[in-house]
Amino acid sequence: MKKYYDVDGFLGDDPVKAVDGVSFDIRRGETLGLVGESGCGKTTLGRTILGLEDATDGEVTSDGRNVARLSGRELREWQRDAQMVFQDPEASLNDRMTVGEIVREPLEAHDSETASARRERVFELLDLVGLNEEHYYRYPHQFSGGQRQRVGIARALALEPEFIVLDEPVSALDVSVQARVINLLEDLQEELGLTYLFIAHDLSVVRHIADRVAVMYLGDIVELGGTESVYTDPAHPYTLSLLSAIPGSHTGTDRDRVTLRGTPPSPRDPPQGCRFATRCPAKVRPSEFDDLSGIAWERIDALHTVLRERANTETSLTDRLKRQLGLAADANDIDEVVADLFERDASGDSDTDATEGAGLLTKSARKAVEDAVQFARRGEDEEATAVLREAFGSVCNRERPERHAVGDEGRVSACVRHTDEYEDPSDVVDRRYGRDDD
Ligand SMILES: Nc1ncnc2c1ncn2[C@@H]1O[C@H](COP(=O)(O)OP(=O)(O)OP(=O)(O)O)[C@@H](O)[C@H]1O
Repeated sequence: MKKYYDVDGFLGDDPVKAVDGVSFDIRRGETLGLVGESGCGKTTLGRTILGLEDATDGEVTSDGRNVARLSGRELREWQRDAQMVFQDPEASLNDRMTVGEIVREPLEAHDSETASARRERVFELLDLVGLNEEHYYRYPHQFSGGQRQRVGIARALALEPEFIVLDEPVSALDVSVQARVINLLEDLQEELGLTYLFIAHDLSVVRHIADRVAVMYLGDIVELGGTESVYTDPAHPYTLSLLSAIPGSHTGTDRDRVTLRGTPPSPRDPPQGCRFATRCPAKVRPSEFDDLSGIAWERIDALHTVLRERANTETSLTDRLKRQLGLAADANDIDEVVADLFERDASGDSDTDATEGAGLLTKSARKAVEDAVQFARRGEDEEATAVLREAFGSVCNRERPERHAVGDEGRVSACVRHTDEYEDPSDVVDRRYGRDDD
């Protein structure tokens, strides 16, 4: 399934590829966690599943029916069956309505019950989520964040749904309140037989509640599998990086934190090949540069990141004008960067030979770096980036990786390193960041 925004962009820009070709299923009665950095497309995916957005391509099916093609009674049924709970209970509840009216509203839209039966139903729902009858006449602003989220949950439950997209349902709450709302969601799931898609950027919350977890990066699902197996033995380099940032997690304790360089690329212009290639700690290196040391690659990667970030930001009109006038003042510092990376000893360790940097690059690597730097000096960062990609790119920059079966229980991960031809991603990351085996 794909969901692009601004397809017929007013300015002729590329569309925003918020969700770009995902395929997975959600099993009845399970909680599927959906994790990934802000902006990777989680909310869009949730909304498109529910039919709140039209898919650009592909389809969402429920019990074998394409939900985009439903009409009449079947459509109404789907709209009852599938609900959403939003992240920010403050913004998602209408402050001019009483709690009673908020929870009753979906009933009025869908039910032919009498007014008093609806009132009874609202009392039941309030009770179900741990509120009581006297809350019926209050307004959302009179509640705490946790209580407001309970109201949001009661409203979502009003039509007795089977499936609920929970979009960061506890992210806006205090940690102590989070646990109580999570417990409530778990109890409700058991009592009512609900199926959840639980969206979160907080990986620890998901570990607690999800049966399976899908890891999303830039519009794509890169790894999907049973929660415990993904958390204890992540397969995809992006999952490895995300998990290494959780203090106290299994991976966090025996690996140094994997630093992801730079910011995620724009979904308007995602990298070719593997989406994660530009930041991947386990990217395949082209064999013609086998003789380059690990430290040389680190520094080439660092230069690449600097140029890419500059290419993404330095496009303001003033910058473009300056460049046309030959005043690319901002571009001068590239020589500083190159000197730091390749000419001086950038480690800051006074015991190391200060000339070490100069010998880092082989002749052909040096030539590519120099070509790139020439472009960068003129402020042509995109071209400079292209030179580095051309010279040091690999299969990761050319091919979008297929999903490979990893581990057990149907786990999949989309990384070229899961083929026999290459070393496993976690071995590469371990070597690069060091695992403390003692
Ligand atoms: N209506 C829209 N029009 C254009 N672009 C949009 C629209 N909605 C979302 N986007 C873009 O699509 C991409 C994915 O956004 P989305 O909100 O789905 O990500 P997310 O992972 O849920 O992020 P967050 O955790 O911050 O909510 C982002 O680049 C966002 O700017």
